[in-house]
Amino acid sequence: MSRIVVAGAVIDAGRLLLAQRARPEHLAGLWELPGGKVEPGETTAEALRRELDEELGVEVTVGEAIGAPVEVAAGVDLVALRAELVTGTPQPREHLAIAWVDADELAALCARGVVVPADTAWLPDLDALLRGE
Ligand SMILES: Nc1nc2c([nH]c(=O)n2[C@H]2C[C@H](O)[C@@H](COP(=O)(O)OP(=O)(O)OP(=O)(O)O)O2)c(=O)[nH]1
Repeated sequence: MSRIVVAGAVIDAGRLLLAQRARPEHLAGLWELPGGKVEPGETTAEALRRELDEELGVEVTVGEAIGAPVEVAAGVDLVALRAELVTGTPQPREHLAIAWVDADELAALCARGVVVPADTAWLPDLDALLRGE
């Protein structure tokens, strides 16, 4: 059975929330959409709400999927969902840092190779959202 990892595209005022991974070693220092593994019995939306609370201390509402799922490892699919902040200011509890980036800054980070490789597949979708199309 395949496992799902869910990641959140939190967008506020034309900027996307990115988080810088602290682990594992091959991903440490790279920027990602924050999220984590969906636990048995959870929906992807429930898992994303739990992960963003645990990792960043924020409450979100979860929206539609962005782009297509990406296989990050054998039998592990990564899914991105839109999310909106309801309460709280994101704090990096498990990440090295967080950043709010606009469309140009996101493209520049992808071009520099400092975004988690799987997430770069969503660049066109995220770019369109950030530019309000
Ligand atoms: N959260 C997240 N994980 C990603 C992204 N891109 C990507 O390849 N991954 C990979 C890294 C990890 O192998 C896996 C998710 O790991 P995680 O560390 O975020 O999940 P978790 O919080 O449930 O982790 P854990 O405490 O169970 O170790 O998916 C992304 O944008 N967000």
